[in-house]
Amino acid sequence: MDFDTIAAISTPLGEGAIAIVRLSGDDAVNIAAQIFKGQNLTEVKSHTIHYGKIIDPESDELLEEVMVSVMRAPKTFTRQDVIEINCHGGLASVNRLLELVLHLGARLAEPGEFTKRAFLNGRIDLSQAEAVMDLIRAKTDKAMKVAVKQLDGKLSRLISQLRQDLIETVAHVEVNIDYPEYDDVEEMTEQLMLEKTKYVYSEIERLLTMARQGKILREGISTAIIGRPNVGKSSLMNTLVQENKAIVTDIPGTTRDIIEEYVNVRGVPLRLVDTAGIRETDDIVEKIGVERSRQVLKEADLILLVLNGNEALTDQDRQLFDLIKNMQAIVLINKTDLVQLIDRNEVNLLADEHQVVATALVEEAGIDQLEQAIADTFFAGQLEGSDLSYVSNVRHIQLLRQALQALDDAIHAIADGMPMDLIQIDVTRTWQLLGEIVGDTVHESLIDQLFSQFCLGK
Ligand SMILES: Nc1nc2c(c(=O)[nH]1)N(C=O)[C@@H](CNc1ccc(C(=O)N[C@@H](CCC(=O)O)C(=O)O)cc1)CN2
Ligand SMILES: Nc1nc2c(ncn2[C@@H]2O[C@H](COP(=O)(O)OP(=O)(O)OP(=O)(O)O)[C@@H](O)[C@H]2O)c(=O)[nH]1
Ligand SMILES: [Mg+2]
Repeated sequence: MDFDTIAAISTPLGEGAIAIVRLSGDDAVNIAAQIFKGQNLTEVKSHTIHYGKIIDPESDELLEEVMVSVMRAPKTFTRQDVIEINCHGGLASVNRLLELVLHLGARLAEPGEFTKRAFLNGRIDLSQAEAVMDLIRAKTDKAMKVAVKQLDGKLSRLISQLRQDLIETVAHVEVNIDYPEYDDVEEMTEQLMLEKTKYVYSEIERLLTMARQGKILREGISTAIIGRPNVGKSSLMNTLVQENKAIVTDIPGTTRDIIEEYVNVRGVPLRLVDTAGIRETDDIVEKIGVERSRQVLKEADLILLVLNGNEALTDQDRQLFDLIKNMQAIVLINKTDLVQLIDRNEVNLLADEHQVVATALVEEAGIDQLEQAIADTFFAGQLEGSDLSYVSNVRHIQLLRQALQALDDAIHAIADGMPMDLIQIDVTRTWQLLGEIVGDTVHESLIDQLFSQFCLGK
């Protein structure tokens, strides 16, 4: 494959004390050498870093004081020659430096292009490249761990093994078809086919079961805070997040838009969503907010239903209990610092199997119990010790589902006594679908699309 030399700023723009301009390609070292005053970079040992100055070769102007890393192919991030210029972080000087290397023949890298080269040059497969992106975006500890394992190739190895199993079976069948004169050959091949397809089927099923947990690790447990206006939903959000992210006032209907925050409650990653108080309303803006709240409610993994202990239960409250009937939910009786007018017995009755926790959010009272309830409600600790080779990527999950379907077709076809070459088609299709996960049998446009979602400089 032919590659030009690409360059990009690989650190956040205008922040931080040091910024890195990264180059990759055959010309990387040459370009750097032309602007670097210090050792001759074309002659230094690979994987060394050098102190020096950056000089504009046309004007001889001194631009920067830098450290330059020289990494020669193939043992680099992209498997090509890589240069990293570490300079003082200022936006103006980093931009000037980038302009300079572009002027000398480098091309501005597209988003994700460094990682794409690592993929195209075979250093990592597609699922590992996607893990790089997951790692950049990881918002929770556990999400990070999943990504690191995937980057390390755990999923890749598993998928490769399954594909190997399938292809060997197909090869075996082909040999047998070529030598049909042996006795019992047909029956034996069928038997083998059935065993192998069933085995791969169960492995894929296992991966998919773990995928749900993977999604939770990656995105946090989607947790919706719901309740009538003014009961303290935004106060709850702020208390759990420990920051004043949501606006809290004594005016009912304050929250009109959805506010999202990530928190970690006793090891359980939550994606908290504060919603507009649910009530019948004529205010248009509020109406939109209420509609969205209902939507959030539908998609949530966990509901925190907030009630106001200072008021008697209303029909609205009772309707909300209806909404959460078949969901994971915790009921909060808030404002316990005030006179209690709520009928606790009725709450307990309505709550049914859901836990009920009393809080006074203004005093941060009851938070411990709430956190405990969250930990109890959800597999607290369950995720901790479990295997982290999860599939958490939507694209992978879709492919695994399709693979499962193709295998299901194969298994049925065998049971129906269909001819082997027909069954092979399903098995080969499964092999292909699994190949798309690691990027072996994947269309170029998909590769482009995946990498374009990366950030610049990665
Ligand atoms: N300065 C800097 N820091 C960085 C990166 C980078 O590109 N530059 N990375 C970029 O994302 C990450 C590190 N990832 C990397 C992955 C592989 C190789 C690499 O050179 N692999 C070679 C050689 C391995 C070896 O020496 O054993 C290889 O796999 O062949 C480098 C960085 C995070 N930190
Ligand atoms: N006394 C008392 N007041 C509270 C408590 N929790 C919240 N409040 C007050 O109740 C009012 C409403 O709180 P919010 O958190 O804005 O309520 P909300 O449910 O988000 O309201 P909307 O966004 O309007 O639906 C504010 O004045 C809070 O300070 C509590 O435990 N005790
Ligand atoms: Mg609010």
